[in-house]
Amino acid sequence: MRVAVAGASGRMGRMLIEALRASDDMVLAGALDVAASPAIGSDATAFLGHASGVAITADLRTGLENADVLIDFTRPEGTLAHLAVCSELGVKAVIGTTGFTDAQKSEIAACAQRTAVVMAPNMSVGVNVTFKLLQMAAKAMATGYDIEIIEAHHRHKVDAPSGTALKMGEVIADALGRDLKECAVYAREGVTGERDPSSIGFATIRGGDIVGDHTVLFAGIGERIEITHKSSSRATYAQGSLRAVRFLADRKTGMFDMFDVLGLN
Ligand SMILES: NC(=O)C1=CN([C@@H]2O[C@H](COP(=O)(O)OP(=O)(O)OC[C@H]3O[C@@H](n4cnc5c(N)ncnc54)[C@H](OP(=O)(O)O)[C@@H]3O)[C@@H](O)[C@H]2O)C=CC1
Ligand SMILES: O=C(O)C1=N[C@H](C(=O)O)C[C@H](O)C1
Repeated sequence: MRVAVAGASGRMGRMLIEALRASDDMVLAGALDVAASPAIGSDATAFLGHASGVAITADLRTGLENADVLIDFTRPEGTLAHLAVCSELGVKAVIGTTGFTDAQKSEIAACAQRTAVVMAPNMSVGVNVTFKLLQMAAKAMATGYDIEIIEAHHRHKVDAPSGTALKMGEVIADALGRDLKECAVYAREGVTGERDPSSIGFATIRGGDIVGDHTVLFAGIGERIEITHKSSSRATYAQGSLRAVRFLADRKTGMFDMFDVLGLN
């Protein structure tokens, strides 16, 4: 399959380009970045020490003209602009970007009526299996356990809590029949009063080069369970994204996630 990468000079963009080069069923067919990026005009695989013949461009149509699928790990406003052109050209999309508002998610769902989209806040197999473990744990510990989600990421991350932490909160809230919007507590400071037992708390750590750690704490009286996932390399997100591209091969329209890709539904 012919794949374009948006955010080509970003942390995930480079990881994806490297993974595409190593794959035997996909080729890099386009590379996009913001107009102000110093990478514009350079060869997309120059950082790997060889030339692919694919130049990084800010022109969406040029970047997408030879592609079957776009993989996009950028920023919400960039993803929406890219997806609008994808849906017009019939290019499918794998979206890893996080930090979307509800209105932006609705825009993406509307585009998915015209082209096929896989979107997930975390493409790793391990995190998606962790979501399933959390569903089970939440149901088994529905009362008597306080639920707190703790995530840690590198100093460059711009959104908080992480998309993965929010999804963990949604998975748990759904399993408990709660609405995350009503029970999430994102910050505590000063005299907060006692903990509301129905709340789901979030704590965010940012520092150094942490790739991505997530822990869900179920704290009861006399015991506590911690379910933790730690990423030690972004390669796992890139490999998951390539699995999503393969999943899209015979889909024309529709909105999918990594549960669909991995058969976890
Ligand atoms: N779903 C998953 O499995 C994962 C998701 N992510 C998410 O992917 C996203 C990117 O992460 P990461 O690679 O670390 O970030 P980086 O900042 O390293 O890369 C982002 C890339 O997108 C470009 N960019 C920035 N703003 C725009 C825009 N408005 N339009 C188009 N392109 C833009 C950046 O260009 P420039 O640098 O020139 O600004 C850069 O090339 C984040 O939302 C992150 O949370 C990350 C890892 C895994
Ligand atoms: O920005 C990152 O780095 C990551 N973002 C995703 C998120 O917000 O959950 C996935 C992963 O944790 C790395």
